Amino acid sequence: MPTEILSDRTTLVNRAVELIVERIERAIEQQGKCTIALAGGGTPKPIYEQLAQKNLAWEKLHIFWGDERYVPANDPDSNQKMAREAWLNQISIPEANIHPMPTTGENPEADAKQHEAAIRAFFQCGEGEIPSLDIILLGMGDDGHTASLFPQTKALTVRDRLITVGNKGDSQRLTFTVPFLNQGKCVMFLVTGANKRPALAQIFSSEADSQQYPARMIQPQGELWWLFDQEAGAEL
Ligand SMILES: O=C(O)[C@H](O)[C@@H](O)[C@H](O)[C@H](O)COP(=O)(O)O
Repeated sequence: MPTEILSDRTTLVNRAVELIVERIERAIEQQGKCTIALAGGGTPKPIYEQLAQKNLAWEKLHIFWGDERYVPANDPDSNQKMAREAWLNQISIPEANIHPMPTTGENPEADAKQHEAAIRAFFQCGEGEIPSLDIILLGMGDDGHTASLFPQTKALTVRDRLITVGNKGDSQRLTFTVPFLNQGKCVMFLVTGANKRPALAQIFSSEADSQQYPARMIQPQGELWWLFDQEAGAEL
């Protein structure tokens, strides 16, 4: 499990961009396309801004989101809005390559099922199979959550779906499930800030309750990267 503590956020951003570009180019070379799931929150935004400066075969890249707040796409809280403004609006990527989570209905459960069906159709993957994205970017909250898999929530127990409803208090979200995340070929955590240290200590301890620290549940078959800045990773 490659783990790197980078001196500061800028160095982390540059390292993350280097690793992501490498894997996008490799996937396109080997399979003619690359599939990536984006994280929300604040940490990835400068990474997306840097990716927008790269000159890659964007028409061969397919964009998904590992989670999404259940708000309209033009809402300030929308992960889709953040990624479009920081990256996707700046590059020539076909709209058909962008696969946002549906959040415009009144029924998150129904939208979760609809998005799962769309993902299964994209990957030509039947019920009972779990598709593998090439790259999955994840953040981690100071409570140890990742994507929208929050501590002690029902979403952590969902094993027979790709997409489920996550709850942060009374705000609803859509999220990849643990089994779907763990099918990723390259899962990359991007964690910055001293406020993440207590949760990281639990996540990297030999024993802690994964229900309380959901990021512990992410143990993919493929690559698992943890990139920290010095503030977050100092005590690891
Ligand atoms: O929708 C979201 O908010 C994210 O998917 C969430 O899981 C995020 O990655 C963590 O909360 C870390 O957020 P920061 O990067 O802002 O610390």
